[in-house]
Parts: sequence; structure tokens; C-alpha cells
Amino acid sequence: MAQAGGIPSKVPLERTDDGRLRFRGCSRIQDYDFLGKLGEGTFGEVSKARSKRTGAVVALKKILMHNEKDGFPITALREIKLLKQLDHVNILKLEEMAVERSKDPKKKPSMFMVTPYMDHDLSGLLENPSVHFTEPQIKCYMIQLLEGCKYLHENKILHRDMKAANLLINNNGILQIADFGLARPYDDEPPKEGHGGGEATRDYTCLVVTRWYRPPELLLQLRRYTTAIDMWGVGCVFGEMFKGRPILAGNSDLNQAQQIFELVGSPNDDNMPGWSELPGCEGVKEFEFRRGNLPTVFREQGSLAISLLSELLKLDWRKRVNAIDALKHPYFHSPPFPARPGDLPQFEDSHELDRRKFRGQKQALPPAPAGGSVGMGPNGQWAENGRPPPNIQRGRGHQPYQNGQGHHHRPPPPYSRPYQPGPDIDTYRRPTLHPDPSLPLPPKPPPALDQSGAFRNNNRVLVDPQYNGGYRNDTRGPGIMDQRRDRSGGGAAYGGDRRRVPEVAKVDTYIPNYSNVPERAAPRRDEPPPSRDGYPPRESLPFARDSIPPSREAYIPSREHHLLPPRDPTYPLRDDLPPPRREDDHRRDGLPYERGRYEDGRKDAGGYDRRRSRSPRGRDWDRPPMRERDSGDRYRR
Ligand SMILES: Nc1ncnc2c1ncn2[C@@H]1O[C@H](COP(=O)(O)OP(=O)(O)OP(=O)(O)O)[C@@H](O)[C@H]1O
Repeated sequence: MAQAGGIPSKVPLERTDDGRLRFRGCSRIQDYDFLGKLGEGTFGEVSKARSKRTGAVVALKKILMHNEKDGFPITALREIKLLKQLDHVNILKLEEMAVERSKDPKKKPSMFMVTPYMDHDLSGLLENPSVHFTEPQIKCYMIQLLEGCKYLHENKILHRDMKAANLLINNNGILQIADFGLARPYDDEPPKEGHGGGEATRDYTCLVVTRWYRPPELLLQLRRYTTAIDMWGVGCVFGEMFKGRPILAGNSDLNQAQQIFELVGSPNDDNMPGWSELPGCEGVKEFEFRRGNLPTVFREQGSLAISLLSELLKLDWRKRVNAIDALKHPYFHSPPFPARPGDLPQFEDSHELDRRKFRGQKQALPPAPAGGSVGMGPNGQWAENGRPPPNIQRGRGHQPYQNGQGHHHRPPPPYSRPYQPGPDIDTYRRPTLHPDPSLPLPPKPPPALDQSGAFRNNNRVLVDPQYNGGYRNDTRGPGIMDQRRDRSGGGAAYGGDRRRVPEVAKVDTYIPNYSNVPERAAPRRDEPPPSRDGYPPRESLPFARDSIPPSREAYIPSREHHLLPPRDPTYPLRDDLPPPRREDDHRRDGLPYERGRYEDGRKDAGGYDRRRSRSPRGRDWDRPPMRERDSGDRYRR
């Protein structure tokens, strides 16, 4: 590790006047020009910006203060602390923090995390109708993902939210693991070569990992989990790159477990020793026996891909392949060899907000013609360097560069030799830097449960564990109210205070409803990649997520959350219940209205009606409209 004066060169640290090490980098927000919004996460809004000092294009993630009086969110502090200590080419780098001070001295300043701008996230890229991955490209991304995981796990960090949407990719073909909001230091031994995920000796919360990427042991509520939980997510991402959509998209935890067992086989004492003693196994025991159909589902990918995928999606977390061993898998060392990152094609930006645009495009465009000519490059060829000509390389709204044969990019040239980990061959990698040992890892999170059993974030109740109105994910499409999300790093939630109304705990703003999306044909293993003809017309794919209202949905953890059967769909949800009609509604619809009465005959007191503005699950829903004597504030307004 290169060090200058004791400071690791890549870690943004500087010495203070009295010789102490300090994190370098707190700038003012005025040092950046905003270039547009990229997306909204649960704990922050992300924008693209350019640094006025360096000209570098960056992403600014605003840390949302849901409750200012509680101060800076502890979850964001943890994420910042972890990111400050990580330095690897495949981990998103925290460049600095930026502060925006308000003119109002009473208002707290806003904080922004500054990271390099990445052109895409993997989930967005897979949704882009003009992007089709070839096998060398998939191998290239997988190697980078595994290198990032290896670095994290060697440094005893669990990511705990591995998913395609958290993998950012830039137009130099570099993939980086992002979103450390659920990450935490791991107290057990890091994985060893040839020893799978090993065993953990202490408990962690099992309310982590987005459902579609959640390993079976977490669904069955194993608390002594290991780095193998991240490897399961890597397996899901690997499959997703082949299929173009998430491979295990359960619409409830129970259904998630069912889908897993259908793919990899039912658990038994051989393939998942100890499964029947896990707290969440009861619902699963009634499942029909499944042999597992992974080799059939992925037969087009060939035996080596199937072998690696089976290693990553192993039910037994102790034997699930670790990142060190996965990188040595023959899949990466046999033809077609992995592409080099710099040789990968460049694509139109795809972030959360761009994705909506892609869906719009799908509706606007006619179905793809059989032999494409739309957006073809001037010569129907790629430029010398394997990239499209500069005028169409970047920027929004350009048509993808295509050859004359179909709607696809020219495949990247593969490595001329097999991939071998190690600095001599793996030239694109920055050397792995261990964080400065003088810097302590973040402290352990506070105790998992507070006295009432409710989730707490910085002493603020995030979620009432018993607030049961939340089972909307079963009726409104998968992942909407996704498993999430104890960002406090601790806190299985059992019991709790029924009176507290939850604040927004976590929204997975990403997860589209893929339930009706036909599988995309697999990329061919040889060159050239498949023509558009083999794909379902993406213009016609339903993307129900567009119909999801932007309302925030809380993750409602409870004892019953795991493996619950789907909720009763006849039970009305808030959005299904119309607000009571009022005089102006009747007027607008040209209906007769008897002043002072609802159509059901009840008296309308007029004035402010709490039923229109409060949650139907709130206490007021079943009450009659406000009475005159209650609405005194009408006169005061
Ligand atoms: N460095 C970056 N460059 C480009 N886009 C980014 C960057 N960081 C985040 N984004 C985009 O911003 C969005 C949200 O970012 P992020 O995942 O970090 O927030 P979050 O609150 O942790 O989100 P989530 O709810 O998914 O956990 C994503 O759509 C991602 O594509």
C-alpha cells in the first residue's frame, strides 16, 4: 500500500495542524453545478453535478433528514464511515462530503455524499431495450463484482444489500458496488480459500437484503449468517444478466422461498443441514418436494455457467462458494474469455429516472423490425477501437449504435487469454488498499431491540413492528413494500407499540413488476450476439411499476412477516377506498346533491373533513364526519 507520511495515498485523509489524521474533504455545495436529478433512494436524493474546481462529473446523494430534530441519521453516518475506509476499484468511492448551509440560521445544513458519477446501474442497463449482454461482457462484470466482494469480505464487511440496482457501471466498463446503507462490519473470520462461507459465531439481524436477492437461510431466519449471504445475491445477479430480469422474483417471502426451492431443489438434511431447526422453516415444510430445475432453466448457458451458478446458489450457506474460489472457477478461464472493461460498448445513461424514459420509449416506438436499420451507424460497423463513433457515443436520446444485421451492439473483443486474478494480468484493477489500520472500524450498532421491540433509528421509531396495514406487497406487485429495512443495522422487531404510526421506513424505489415479462432470450455464447429477432418485442412488455403511485410504503416487520401466506385481497387498501364524496364532487359530476348530506344519508358538517386527509387505517376512518363542535378551527382560520 503506497503511503505518504503514514497516510494511505488513496484514502482521502489529511493531517491536521496538530498532526492528527482527518478525513479530507468537506466542500460547499456551491462548489458544484447541478446537472439534473438521477434518482431517489430511501435515504437520499441523487443528482448529477459538475465540480467547479476540478470539472469532474459526480453524483451528489443528499442525506434526507426525515426528522431534523434527531440530527444526522445514524444509518448515513455508518455508510459514510464504512465508505471512507474502503478503497477498491470495484467499490464506489466516497470522494468527499458537501454541505449546503441555509440562510436561515435556525435550519440545519444539508449534507451530500459526493461520489464519482457512474453512467448506469446494472438493473437499469438490463432494462434498456437497446442493451444486450454478450457472454464475454457478463464474465467481465462478474469478475469485477467478485473482486469487489472479495475485497469487502477480506476486510470483514458484509454488504447485505447485493442486487443489480446497487451495482453501478460506467462507460469505461468498470463495475462498482454501491449503497452501503445496510452494510456492517463482520465480527467473524473472513472466508478462506476452499472453505465456502464458513460459520458465524454471533447473531445479526435477518431483516436485510432485498427480497428477490435474499438467500434461503435469511428467509428461514438464520441469524448467524456469513458473507455467503452476499454470494447468494451475486448468484442472483449472475442469472439476471443472462435472463435480462430478476430470476427469483417472489411476491412474498413464502413465494420467494418457493421459487428458490423450485430452482435449486427442496432443502433437506444433506443439502442444507440444520434447515429444519431454523425459526422460519415451518411454512416451508409443507411445500411439495422439488428436485430443482436450474440446469434446465440455464441450459443455453452451458455447463460451466450452470456449475458456477449452482455453486453461488447453494442452499447450504457453509458450502456456498466464496468470492476467492468463485474467481478461480473454470467458467472465467475458458472461452469465450472475459472482455476487458475498456473494450465494452458504451450505452445511453440508465438510472432510475432514465428507466421511466425507456419505458416511455417502449410505448412510443413501433415493434422492432426484423432486420434493423434504425439508428445504424454510418458504415454499419463499429469504429476501430470497438466503440461507436464519438457523435453517438454518449448523451441522452441517441439511438444505439447498431450494425447492419440487427439491433445490437457489436460484441466487445474478449480477452485473448483466460482471466487470471493477480496484479500482473489484471491490469485494470487498482491495487487493493486495506484501510489504514490506525482507523478503527465503525462501532457496533446499538442493541437490536429497544424495550418495546420497535425498530429504532437514532432513537426514533421507524416502524411499528405490529402495524399490520403494510401487507400491500402481496397485492400490489412484488417488491413494492420490499423487505426492508432496518438500516439501523440491528433490530429484529418483535412486539411493539401499536399506537405508533410508522414513518416511512424504506422504499425500494427500483423494483419493477416483472411478473408478466417474458424471459429474454439468452445471449449466445459465441459471436456475434443474438439478433433482436430472438427477443420478445420489448415495446410490448408490461411494466406495471409505472402504475405504482409514488407513495412511500413502509416495510412493516413483524413476527409474522416471514413466510406469511398472501394477505386477503378482498380487504380494502387505502388507495382502493375513495374519499367520501362532497358537494363539489357532485357538482363536478353533475349529480344532485342534498346540501349537508352524504349520499349515504349521513350528515355533512362541512368544513375540514379529516377523513379526506388522514389514512384510512388511522383511527378516524370509521368515525362519522366531524361534527360542528369539533370543527372550531374552521372559524379560526
Ligand atoms: N455515483 C452514482 N452515479 C450515478 N448514479 C448514482 C450514483 N449513486 C447512486 N446513483 C443512482 O441514484 C439512485 C439511488 O441511489 P442509492 O442506491 O445510493 O440510494 P439509496 O437510498 O441507498 O437507494 P435504495 O433505496 O435503492 O437503497 C440509483 O438509481 C442510482 O442509480
